[in-house]
Amino acid sequence: MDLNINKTPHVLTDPAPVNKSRLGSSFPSGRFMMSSRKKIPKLDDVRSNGWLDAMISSSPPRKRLVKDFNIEIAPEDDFAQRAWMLEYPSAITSFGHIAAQAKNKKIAIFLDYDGTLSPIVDDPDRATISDAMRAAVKNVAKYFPTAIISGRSRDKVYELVGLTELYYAGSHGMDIMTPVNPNGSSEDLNCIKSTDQQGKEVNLFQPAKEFIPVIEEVYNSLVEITKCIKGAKVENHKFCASVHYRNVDEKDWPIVAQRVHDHLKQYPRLRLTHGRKVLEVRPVIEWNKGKAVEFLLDSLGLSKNDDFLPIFIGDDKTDEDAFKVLRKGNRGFGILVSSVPKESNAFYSLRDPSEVKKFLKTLVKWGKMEKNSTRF
Ligand SMILES: O=P(O)(O)OC[C@H]1O[C@H](O[C@H]2O[C@H](CO)[C@@H](O)[C@H](O)[C@H]2O)[C@H](O)[C@@H](O)[C@@H]1O
Repeated sequence: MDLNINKTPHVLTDPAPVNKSRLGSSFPSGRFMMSSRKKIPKLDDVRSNGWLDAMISSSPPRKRLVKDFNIEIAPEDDFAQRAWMLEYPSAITSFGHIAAQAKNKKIAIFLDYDGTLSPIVDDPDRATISDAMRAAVKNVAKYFPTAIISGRSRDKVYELVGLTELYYAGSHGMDIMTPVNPNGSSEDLNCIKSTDQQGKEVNLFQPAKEFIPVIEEVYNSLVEITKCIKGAKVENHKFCASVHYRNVDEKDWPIVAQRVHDHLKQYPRLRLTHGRKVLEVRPVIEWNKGKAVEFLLDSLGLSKNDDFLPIFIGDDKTDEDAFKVLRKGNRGFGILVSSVPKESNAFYSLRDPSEVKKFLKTLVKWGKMEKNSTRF
């Protein structure tokens, strides 16, 4: 993690999950008031279906920050941390093992954006990628096919990363741009021809095309129904929408949950998933980051033989779909970015984006060595 004392925005760790008993005493049912002092509907729905619990526990425990210096103090439960690290060893210290698995194979790299390439910050619009991280990703792409698969819209994540040598998938993989003529297949009804930012012909795979108008509609109404909740922010990612509650006072989280939940009842073809202090509104279609990895491997011609070792690096719940796909087929592996113990389908871990950068640099060194050694 980049710990720069004077730098804004501050890099954040997420608040501790709150247990049910605490929730119960802090938020007795039926006593939630808006700042306008209007009574809001009872919160039985979001409680009974576990939404609120999921919101509260959707982020790792808070680590104590030394105020003014933004320095993290390690959690007391060092033992749990060490035990967890045995199960999910560091991808840096285990690099030798990873290299052995990759011997005589070609690696393909899949990267999440927020929390992986860019540290988690308060304002999603200020989640930039550092020049050093951008350079590391650019170098990786010289040796290995590299794709970014983000929950953000494809345009937005391209604008943030700004590297033309990568493949981009936005909206949790519901918007994928691939070259027109790779070795792979792309004959799918959801594929259309388009042009990229450089005017090159490309394929666009958009399995949730028909949802664009409804997402626009629901985005507008979510903005409306959350506008009086201080700190709430809604983003439109074209094929999905995000409702952020990171900057909402914790006592108002149930209001966010209830309003979004009630509103979505009118949209049976939309569903809700949880991310890091964010509720993600998505089409009900069977598509996720795992499917996007499979699609990319296929359309880039990387899935036809066992010669490829796909590696996915991500920090969030939505990245678990990709970890699962790689684990299930025993094809490659996931690396979870987390500084606290979390259950995951990944094989390895990295603590934060600064370790991701270190790992990518190590990968480049190894790639260079491999390339040189195969020359002879
Ligand atoms: O799949 P990702 O690239 O990781 O995108 C997931 C969500 O990331 C962004 O939100 C998260 O990062 C923000 C900036 O650090 C943070 O403020 C927020 O609390 C996090 O949830 C993005 O804004 C969302 O739209 C993405 O869905």
